[in-house]
Order: sequence, then structure tokens, then C-alpha cells
Amino acid sequence: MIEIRNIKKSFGEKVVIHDVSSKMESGKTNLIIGSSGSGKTVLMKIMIGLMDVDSGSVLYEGQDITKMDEKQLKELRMQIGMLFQGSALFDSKTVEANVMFPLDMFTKLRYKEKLARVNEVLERVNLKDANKKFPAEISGGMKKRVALARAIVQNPKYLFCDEPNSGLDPQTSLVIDKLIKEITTEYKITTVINTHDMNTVMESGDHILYMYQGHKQWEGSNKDIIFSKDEKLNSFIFASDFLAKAKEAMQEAKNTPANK
Ligand SMILES: Nc1ncnc2c1ncn2[C@@H]1O[C@H](COP(=O)(O)OP(=O)(O)OP(=O)(O)O)[C@@H](O)[C@H]1O
Repeated sequence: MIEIRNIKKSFGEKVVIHDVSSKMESGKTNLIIGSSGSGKTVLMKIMIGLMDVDSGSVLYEGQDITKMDEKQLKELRMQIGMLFQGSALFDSKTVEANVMFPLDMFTKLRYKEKLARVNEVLERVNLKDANKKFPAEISGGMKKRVALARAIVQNPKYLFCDEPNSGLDPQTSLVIDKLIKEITTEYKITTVINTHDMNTVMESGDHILYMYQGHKQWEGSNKDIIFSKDEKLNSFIFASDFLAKAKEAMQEAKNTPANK
């Protein structure tokens, strides 16, 4: 579990995170949502230890990352997988070499052991026959799956995903969402996803933290969203008239005597 407690962060005079606290449990997909500039990326960078806080703490199983020295941070980072926007694969390396990269960098495993682990994770993301392909030869959805395989190749306890669906069509996005959710449950990973994607919110939001202008505005699950009365959340999620009406219809259906 990762717990953030009373996080505050400013840039100069501007406060961008106001006293935010939350708990992100293992085996759950924890989403950070909010409009552009609401503080999602800053919060995620603080959680990974890439940005300092002004005050507050970030506890990984009770251990405060804001108080860790370089050695402790390095050890913790070995347990963190990251999936970046745009996949961030090395164009000059094959799929296999991309996925093996963290093992080359951070372990002393023999080549045979590394290859076995690479094949295991490639199979897990349904990419069995892509080892020798280069990123330019595969689709955007496949690149995301390679990046996901690379993010989990070291068996991380924590997985951070920054806009995992950016640039993907809705159907491919759902495949990626489903895969991340399955892997999270299967390996009991604490997964934190920064997203704008409403499909992800509805499909994968075990726990959702909605940020509004640097404040924690709302917190709950995807199921709670349908019945939330928070106006800011509603106008963010159900931004179009169509979705707002769909929400009203769902609430009415729930309230009819037959469904109560
Ligand atoms: N290094 C920085 N220096 C100064 N201001 C910053 C810095 N990084 C972020 N900010 C400010 O902090 C606020 C929150 O930014 P953040 O990037 O967290 O937003 P976001 O919710 O991730 O937005 P988006 O969805 O567009 O990525 C913004 O007002 C941004 O301008």
C-alpha cells in the first residue's frame, strides 16, 4: 500500500497541491483524474520521489519516501515499474532487448535467465512472437504492451502509469486497461494511473482520486461515480449533455420500485 499524507507543494507563490491525503491499496488500480493543470503529474512525481514535497509524507508500506536517502530510494525504485506516455521504447532495440533492458541494468542474472523472464512477460501481455521485431514494425497497442511487459519484468510491487492510453483507439485502450487491471490483481501490485480516459475510469477505477485545482475534490470507486452528487466531479466526468442524461437515466432506473 502507498499512503500519501497531507501533501503540500508550491512553485513560487503558486500552491499546486493543497494538503492532499489518500490511500492506494495493493491489488487495486488507483486512478488520479482531473482536468489539465489540476496537479495529477506533480502528485505522481512526488509519489515516485522525482519531486520534493513542501510538507507531508509518502508512505510505502509505512516507510516515508520523503525521508529516504539515495540508497534507500534506489532500493525502492527497484520495486517500481513505470509505464510512460508514448511507450518510450528504444527504437534501435528489438522488442526482446527493450523488455530485457531493466534486467541488464539492475540485475546480475545470466542471459538465459533473463531471456526466460522476458519470454514469460511477453507471453503474459499476449506478445509471444514479437521478440525480434523493432518498435517501428509494430502497432501502437503492441508498443504499449511491450512497454507494459518492460514495466513488470522485474516483478514490481508498485506500478505507475502515466496516461497509458494516450494515442490509442478506444478498443485498443480497453485491451490495455484490462491487461493492467488483470496484472494488478494477479500479482497484487499497487497500481497508480494518471488518466484522462473515461473508459479507464469506468472500467478500471477500483479507487479514484479526483483532483480539482490542486485539491482532493472527491474520492471513491467507479461504482460510486454514478451516484455522486459532487457537482465538480459530475461536470468533469459527464461533461457532454449526452453523458449527463445517461447518468440521470441510470439514477432514475435505480430508483424505480422494481429495481430498488
Ligand atoms: N516544474 C514546475 N514549475 C512550475 N510550475 C509547475 C511545474 N510543474 C507543474 N507546474 C504547475 O503545477 C500545476 C499542476 O501541473 P500538473 O502537471 O500536475 O497538471 P496535470 O493535472 O498533470 O495536467 P495535464 O493533465 O495537462 O498533464 C500547473 O499549474 C502547472 O503549471
